[in-house]
Amino acid sequence: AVRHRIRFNVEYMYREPDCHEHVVMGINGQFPGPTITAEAGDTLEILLTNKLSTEGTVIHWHGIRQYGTPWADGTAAISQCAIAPGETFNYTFTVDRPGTYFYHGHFGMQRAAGLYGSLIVNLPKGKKEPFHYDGEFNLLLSDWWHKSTHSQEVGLSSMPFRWINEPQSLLINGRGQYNCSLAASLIKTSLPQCKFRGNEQCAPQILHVDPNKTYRIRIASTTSLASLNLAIGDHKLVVVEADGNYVKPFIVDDIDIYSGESYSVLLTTNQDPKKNYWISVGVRGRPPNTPQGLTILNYKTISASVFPTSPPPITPQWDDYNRSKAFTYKILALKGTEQPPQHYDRRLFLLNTQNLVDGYTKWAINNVSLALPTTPYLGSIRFNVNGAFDPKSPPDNFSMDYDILKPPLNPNAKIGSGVYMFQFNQVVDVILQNANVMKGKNSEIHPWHLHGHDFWILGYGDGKFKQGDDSKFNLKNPPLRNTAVIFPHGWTALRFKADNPGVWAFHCHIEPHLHMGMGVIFAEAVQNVTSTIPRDAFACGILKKFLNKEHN
Ligand SMILES: O=C1O[C@H]([C@@H](O)CO)C(O)=C1O
Repeated sequence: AVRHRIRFNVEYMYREPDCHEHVVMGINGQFPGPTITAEAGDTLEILLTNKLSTEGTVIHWHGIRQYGTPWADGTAAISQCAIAPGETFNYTFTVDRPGTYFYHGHFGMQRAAGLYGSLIVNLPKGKKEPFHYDGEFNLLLSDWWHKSTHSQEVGLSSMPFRWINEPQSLLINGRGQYNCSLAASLIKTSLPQCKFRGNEQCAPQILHVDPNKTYRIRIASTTSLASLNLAIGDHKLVVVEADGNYVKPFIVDDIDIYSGESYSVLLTTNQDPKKNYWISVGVRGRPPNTPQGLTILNYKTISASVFPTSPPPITPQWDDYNRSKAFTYKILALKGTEQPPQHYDRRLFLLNTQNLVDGYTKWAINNVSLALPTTPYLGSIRFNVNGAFDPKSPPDNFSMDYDILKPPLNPNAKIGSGVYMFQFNQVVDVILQNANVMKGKNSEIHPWHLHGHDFWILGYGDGKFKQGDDSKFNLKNPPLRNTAVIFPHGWTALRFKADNPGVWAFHCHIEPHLHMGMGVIFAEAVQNVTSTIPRDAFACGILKKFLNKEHN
């Protein structure tokens, strides 16, 4: 095992991610941030310096469970204080499991501003994956707005509410095209044909392949809003990994990927080697108003500048949810994956609703919209100081006569900062229940992400979860993941073991939704957090005085 010492300078910089100049958040002059590559068992020591002049920052290592290092999870007001301008924070943690991961900002809307990058954990040398491949590529997907995230954030917090609307572009490894299309001559568009020399910041990153080989393509989505579908023209994909866990391989024409998810797919280059092929990314789950993100799969037998002769794959209809479900339900654990406990100790029913709080538009869970406190939970719970957050636990369930198919009869919710507390090794079930939004007959997709854990996805269903639905749970080969989607007007059932002392966020990975309160806080056996907590992580809010006093 190796210790990697990495310096990260977080800064704003001018870039043209989609050929249109904008301020983006980058790291060490790069956007997306540098790709971190390590081997399972390695330790990462990331010295993060905040080079922003007027904002705090933190970075979350998405999919890394942080066993024994809950203060390194990188969630502002939860696992640490935001790092002040000019200051440096040391994130030290081990990457214990191979897989496709990423990192991103977790303060305000900094992820949507471009603060993200890839984190690839390989198997230790000498160990073999349960599938074969000759080479690999990495695609980090995101969505991009021309309105600044500050402006977006103020709109979301204003009365009247201003929604962020759909993104201007989709980015593949931080590159998209807003003013032109790579496929202009092949599709219905008013955009001109893109003409690149190749060194432009918005020129697509082309995947160069040899014929008759198998490639592993790692795909992760750090979108702020968009649910995506990715396809590679004329090629099949074999799904083998999801969120750092092996899955039972299955063949598809395209994959759906929600914000917070990652996959590995195998691609065999068995098509005509005298052609190049489109790699396309499109929006699903919301009425799309964003052109497809595109790049090219280049067979090295011909020039990379030869465009494919047929149009890019058509993204499946945005509201064909049966198709989305069919894909999602195919994801099952590979044999040998740890199986879930057969029984649970505590079961939470979490109703997801769009709400009003004093006239402001919010999202609430069991009628509580999450507002983060000024003192990070991990610090206030570990050091036992009162008054940092609502001492009352939020509700474990919701009224069973709530009609999830209709807009709420009373849309008013409360703001809250309460915590669900779990004992060490308790088996926790969460039934996420989706519901209708405030206006019209509609319900939206929400990808829920859990920090500090993977969970087993035991089942999905349409409508309201009923007693007896748990008799159909898959306890044999449910997929282990860190992100699970709830479909419109449906439910999703998860199980995890509270075996990781710390405080963990569990939230909708859609950035504006989290900002509007769509999350809950889980605290697990925090008294068992024994090893030395870096004090500088908690010197804010009411702990500032407390930690100083103890020091003197
Ligand atoms: O949170 C949201 O608000 C808008 C809409 O419901 C109100 O403008 C939308 O599409 C969301 O996802």
